[in-house]
Order: sequence, then C-alpha cells, then structure tokens
Amino acid sequence: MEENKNNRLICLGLEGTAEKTGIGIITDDGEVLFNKTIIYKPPLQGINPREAADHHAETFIKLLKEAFNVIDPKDIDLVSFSQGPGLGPSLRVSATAARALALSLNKPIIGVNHCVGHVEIGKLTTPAKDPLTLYVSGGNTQILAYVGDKYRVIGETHDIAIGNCLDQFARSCGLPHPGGVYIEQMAKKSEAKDENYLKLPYTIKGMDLSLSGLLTAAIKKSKELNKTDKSNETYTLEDVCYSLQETAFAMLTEITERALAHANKSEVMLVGGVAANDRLKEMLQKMCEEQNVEFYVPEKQFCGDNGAMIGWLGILQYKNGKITKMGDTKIMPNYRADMVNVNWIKHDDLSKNRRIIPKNLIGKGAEADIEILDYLGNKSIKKTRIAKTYRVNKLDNLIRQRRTVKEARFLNTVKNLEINTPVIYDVNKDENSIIMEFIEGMSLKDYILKHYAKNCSNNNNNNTKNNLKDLLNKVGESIAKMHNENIIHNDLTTSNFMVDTYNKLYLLDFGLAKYTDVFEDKAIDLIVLKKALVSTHYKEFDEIWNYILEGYKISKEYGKTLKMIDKVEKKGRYL
Ligand SMILES: C[C@@H](O)[C@H](NC(=O)OP(=O)(O)OC[C@H]1O[C@@H](n2cnc3c(N)ncnc32)[C@H](O)[C@@H]1O)C(=O)O
Ligand SMILES: Nc1ncnc2c1ncn2[C@@H]1O[C@H](COP(=O)(O)OP(=O)(O)OP(=O)(O)O)[C@@H](O)[C@H]1O
Ligand SMILES: [Fe+2]
Repeated sequence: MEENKNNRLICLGLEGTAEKTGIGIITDDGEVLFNKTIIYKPPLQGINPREAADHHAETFIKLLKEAFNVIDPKDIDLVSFSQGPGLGPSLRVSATAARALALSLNKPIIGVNHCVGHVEIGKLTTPAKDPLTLYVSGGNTQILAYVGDKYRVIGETHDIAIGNCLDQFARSCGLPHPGGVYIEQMAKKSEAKDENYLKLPYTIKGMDLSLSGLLTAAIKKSKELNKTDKSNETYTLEDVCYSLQETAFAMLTEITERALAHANKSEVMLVGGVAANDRLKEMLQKMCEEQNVEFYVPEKQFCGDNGAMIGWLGILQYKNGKITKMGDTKIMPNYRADMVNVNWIKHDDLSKNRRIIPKNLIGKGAEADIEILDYLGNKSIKKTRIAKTYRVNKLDNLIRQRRTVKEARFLNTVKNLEINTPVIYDVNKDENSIIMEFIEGMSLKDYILKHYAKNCSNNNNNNTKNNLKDLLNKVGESIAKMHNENIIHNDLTTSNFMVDTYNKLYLLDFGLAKYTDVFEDKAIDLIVLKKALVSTHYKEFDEIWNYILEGYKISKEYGKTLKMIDKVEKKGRYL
C-alpha cells in the first residue's frame, strides 16, 4: 500500500449516474490503482430509477471495502463524483456518498461532468491528444470536440441515445439487459451480406441524427417475423438485429465523418458503453482510414461508465483550482458537456495536425469528392458521392442515389426562390456524380474567419463589417425563403454557403434537403446551423446569429420558429 502513494496525489472517484456503480482510484500521474464497476440488472420492464439508486447505495459500500484493501483511506487526497447528467435518484445517492466520504476523510470534494469524464479518460489511456469524440452510451449520443476552452457538442441525437435504442429494441424482443451486447451477438449470426439487410429509416440532419423512427421500424419488423419481406424472402430476428446495427452505426459513422470535415480534426476517438461493439469500431476504423485520420478506442473498462474516469477528471480539475464547495455539490441531471469551462487543457499541448485532403481533390467533404474540371469550356466542379465501404452495399447505393437526385432537383428548385446556387451541367446517376458551375470564391466559414481575424488588427473597418452583416442577413433570408415554401436544407453549415469574388452568396449541398409538413423540422434546420456556428465561430457567435435572424425575419412563421427552437433546445436529452 505504501508504494501506491509515493508522494503522488490520489483521487477516489464515484460513478453512479444510471444503472452502473463504479469506484475508481487514480493517481495524478495517471496510474489506475483500482477500478471496478458493478451493473444493476433491471427487470424486463427497464430501469426503475429508485431501484437503481438502492443498488448504488448498497454497492458503493461493498466497492469501498474492496478499494480500501488496495489503498489506505488516509492516502486519499480528494474525492470526486459525477454531478450529472443522469437519473435524479442515482445522482443523489452518489452525491450523498461522495459528501459523506469527503467529510469523514476531511478531504476536498470535486463534482465533475460525466460526459467530459468519458473524453478525458480516453485521452489518458490512448495516444489521442485533441480528438473528435463520438460518445455513445445508454443516455448519450454526442460528437464532442474541444474548441475554444470548451467541449462543444457538434452533433447529437434529437431523440433517444443509441444505447437506449438498442436496449429498448432488445427488451421488446425479450432479450436481456444490456441489450446492446445481445443484439451484437445475434447480429453476428446473420450473415453479413446485402440480401440479409432489411431497409430501415436512416435519418441524418447535418451533424445530428434521429433514432426513434429507426427503433419503431425495427420493433415492427421483429413483430412481423413470420410474415415475409417485400422481396418475399423470410427473415429472422438475427437479420433484424443485423439491419438495426448496420443502419444505426452507419448513421453514427456518417455524422462523425461530417463533423470531421467541419471541425477538421486529425483524430477520432470512440467512447461510451456502445464503444464495446466490434461492428461500430470496424465502421469507424474504415471511415478514418479513408479520411486519413487516426482512430482510437480506450480499453473496455474505460469505455463504459467507470469510477477511474471520474477520479481522473477530479484530479485534472483539482490541479487547476476547480474545487467544489460543499454547498455547490447538488446534482445536475441535465448537465451538458458544453456547460463546463475547461481550464486544464494547455493550448500548446494540442496537436496542430489537421486532416489532409488528397492532392487531386480541391475538397473532400463527408460525402463526396470534389474535383475541378473543364466542361465544354466552363471551369466546373465534379461532385462524386463515392461509395462508403463502411456501409453495407444495399444501404450505401440507396443513400447515394437518393441524395444525388435530390441535390440536382433542389439546386434547381431553389433558384426559382432567388437563392443563388451553382448551375448544373450534368448529372450521372450511375456514378452518382453532378457536374456544376465552379463558384470562384471561398466558403462562408473561411470568409467569417478571415473577417474577424482582420478586424482584430483593424477595429474600425465599417466597410467589411457591413459586407459581413449583409451576407449573414442574406443567409437568414435564403433559409426563410426555403422555409416559406416548406423546404428544409437539413445540412446548414457555413461550409455549405459560399461567397464569390463579387460578394454574392451561394448555397450548396442539397443532398439532405426535403419538403416537409412538420413544423419542428424548420426549427431543427436552424438548430443544426447554430451548432455548426458555435463549433467554428464561438467567439463571435452572438453577433453572427443576430445578423442571420435579422434576415430570417421574412419567414412567415418567424416568431413561432424561434419559440420552437427554444423548446427543442430545452428538451431534456437524458431519457
Ligand atoms: C449518464 C450515464 O449514466 C450513461 N451511462 C451509460 O449509458 O452506461 P455505459 O456503460 O456508458 O453504456 C451502456 C450502454 O452500452 C451498451 N452496450 C454495451 N456493450 C455493447 C455492445 N457490445 N454493443 C452495443 N452496445 C453495447 C448497452 O446496451 C448500454 O445501452 C451515459 O454515459 O450516457
Ligand atoms: N460549385 C462549387 N464551386 C466551388 N466550390 C465548391 C462547389 N461545390 C462544392 N465546393 C467546395 O467543396 C466543398 C464540399 O462540397 P459539398 O458540401 O457539396 O460536399 P459534401 O461532401 O456534401 O460536403 P459535406 O457533407 O462535408 O458538407 C464545399 O464546402 C466547397 O468548398
Ligand atoms: Fe457514460
């Protein structure tokens, strides 16, 4: 026990946000001295929050006894605990246990954000330095990236988390908890081939996704097992599990790829309980290889909920002066990662590496390769939706064809609304490519970055300020014009707007666009843009957003949409 101390700072972390109870003990040089997690196995109806809380109360005592065989309690320097997000009753028991422990040991207490804990333990236990993190678990599905002193949520689910989706599906078929594990085993029994793939809803909105439609459809398929599919083939529960995984994980991989193209990081890290899944890891690995970026997954004990991650974040915060006063230790069931002010990351420690785009291309988006070519004497762009090897062929072909056709159609449709888009010269449905007018200029993202960089050195440049204001007004106007016609773009980012050399604004990339009669879709269209803005232009976000909303005032439902944005954003994500 003596050697364990060795003049090092030691933190004991308590984890108990949902149905897993964990204690971890870790030193300030990152050695994990103890890390044990015990899961509460809920009855078939699902987690009962009160029973999960009772499980924590019993299990903390049991685990502490074990932990104190490894370390003398007097050698513990701090106690940390998950303050949120999570289930109220579970969080309350963990916080009470942490307070009691800190008071009896007479040591400082540190409340930490559970999601940030997942990211930091991943960075400690893998070579990742500044990754784009896909965090997939029972309660959360998010893409996090460190941008400007915070972990920003660049993408996330609009309804249920992936782990929850898998667990609910499993429960509906009578499979045990945690469902993800059993679905994976079943899926492996269905032969991974096109014929076994059953078509299920695939819903992407920018860098966000939605999983509830997929869950409902998968449950429906599983209830119709003895009926036949449209193709008149019978299928098995294993095939449904396989198709559910293929669809859900392809969506997760796609939004990660989109976030990567937007945030331009050079590393991807996968964390959370669902990171244990082999197929998900395989898909992300393939995507990262194609995008030329590194891919990391921590070892299994550090992927799912664990005490070590809470202990490690406790150490990082403590060493940087973030101790929690006893009066501030109340639980925060909706504590989002982007609410934490991160002061322990030193900017010099961040990797300067960026994603490398192959030399023959001028752009490599998440979906397509972009080349310049001459088309009948016109300088043109060829946008090819290349095959994604991580997706099962049947799904991949369907997605690429559908989006190519949609893009061509909407590029023309919105021209009639006096929104500038590149002229289409040719559409090739066999190779999923579109040849279109080349817009000489830069992305709105670069334009904004350049504008603010310039204005740092020259504060009084009213001319360029007016240009930016006009452009951003036009961004809002263009969105309103589409919304007035019930069209949503579904992928609004500053990379999908371009500014030409005459300061004319263009809108690109209509692969996800659609007509909608669901009012909430319009609010989500703007929320997607908002998140893309926060992740690249966080300092000037308020000014930029106000200019955009000024232009959006021509929407027939301006006030109603703004209220809906508020409502959707306030919706608790932790289910
Ligand atoms: C807030 C906190 O309580 C919550 N924790 C949590 O969800 O536990 P975690 O250990 O990170 O993840 C559990 C989820 O991970 C899934 N899971 C575990 N093994 C899996 C596998 N091999 N394939 C797919 N899913 C798997 C389970 O089905 C379950 O939904 C969270 O991080 O959101
Ligand atoms: N017509 C064009 N003229 C000039 N540049 C273009 C044109 N079309 C696309 N680009 C450039 O290529 C980039 C990627 O294009 P686009 O968004 O259409 O592809 P994508 O693969 O769908 O991207 P993502 O899904 O990452 O948004 C754009 O951000 C833009 O910089
Ligand atoms: Fe978790």
